[in-house]
Amino acid sequence: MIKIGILGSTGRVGSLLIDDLKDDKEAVLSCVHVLNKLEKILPENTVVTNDINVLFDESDVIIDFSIPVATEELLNAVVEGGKRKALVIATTGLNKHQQNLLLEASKLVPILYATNMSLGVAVLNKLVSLASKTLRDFDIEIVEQHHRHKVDAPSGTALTLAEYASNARDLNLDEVRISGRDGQIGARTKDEISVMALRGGDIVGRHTVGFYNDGEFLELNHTATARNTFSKGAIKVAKWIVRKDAHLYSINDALGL
Ligand SMILES: NC(=O)C1=CN([C@@H]2O[C@H](COP(=O)(O)OP(=O)(O)OC[C@H]3O[C@@H](n4cnc5c(N)ncnc54)[C@H](OP(=O)(O)O)[C@@H]3O)[C@@H](O)[C@H]2O)C=CC1
Ligand SMILES: O=C(O)C1=N[C@H](C(=O)O)C[C@H](O)C1
Repeated sequence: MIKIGILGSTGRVGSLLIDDLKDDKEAVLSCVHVLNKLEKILPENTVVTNDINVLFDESDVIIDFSIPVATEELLNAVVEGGKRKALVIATTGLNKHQQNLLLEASKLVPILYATNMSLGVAVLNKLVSLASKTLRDFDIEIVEQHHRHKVDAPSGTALTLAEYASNARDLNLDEVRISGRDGQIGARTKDEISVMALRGGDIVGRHTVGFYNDGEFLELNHTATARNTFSKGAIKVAKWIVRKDAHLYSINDALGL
């Protein structure tokens, strides 16, 4: 049985990972990292810890749905602490330093980083790449919608979609991304790619990438209707990455896309 540890086990997605692993035939929940208090009843023998080192020692692979500072601690345990276990990282909102740390750690252990663990979004990324290239004169506008509790904006998924779009057009996303419009801002420029965030209610996650031209437009939309789409996706890729060599893998690698 593959021993899975969770960072962020008390969170919205982390607690679903605990539920999903209960009936799994190939993997078992071995350890949960708990910062404050865990309300859930755990399977017998699950180790509960607030020490990241114990999380490593008790797991074959760690799934992370937490916050960027916690992800940073996880990655530092690899880079500075000598820990060597496979990682599935789903936490979004990583800063440049944390992204570089991710790259550094992936030279030492296998890491799968995905801003969205759903199959649908993995396919959407590819469709966006195709449409951005083919519809070269169309204006690209990305809108993401999430629940009122989400703390980072825009979503990691929306930023990844924008990267697929800008890469397909040989543009530097940092130079062309627009994150808001207000006032006398002038007409839209040709290459800009806007990424706008909407927050409210209990929306699990909705991403729309629009391609707008004179006379026609195309909108590609993905809607997650259940949060366990992400927990189930993460468990699937955890099983895939556990025996891989050190490298930074994408979800496309795991899904064979
Ligand atoms: N890639 C994907 O498919 C998806 C990614 N996400 C991302 O996953 C992350 C978590 O989302 P969600 O579950 O909704 O968030 P929650 O806020 O519900 O959960 C965050 C978890 O992180 C824990 N945590 C907070 N601070 C620390 C710390 N310093 N050290 C260790 N653990 C800590 C929290 O513990 P406590 O409860 O004690 O505060 C909690 O368990 C977000 O970045 C989100 O964007 C979400 C859905 C899908
Ligand atoms: O915080 C969330 O809820 C989600 N976060 C991820 C993101 O930032 O893209 C993925 C998903 O849309 C849900």
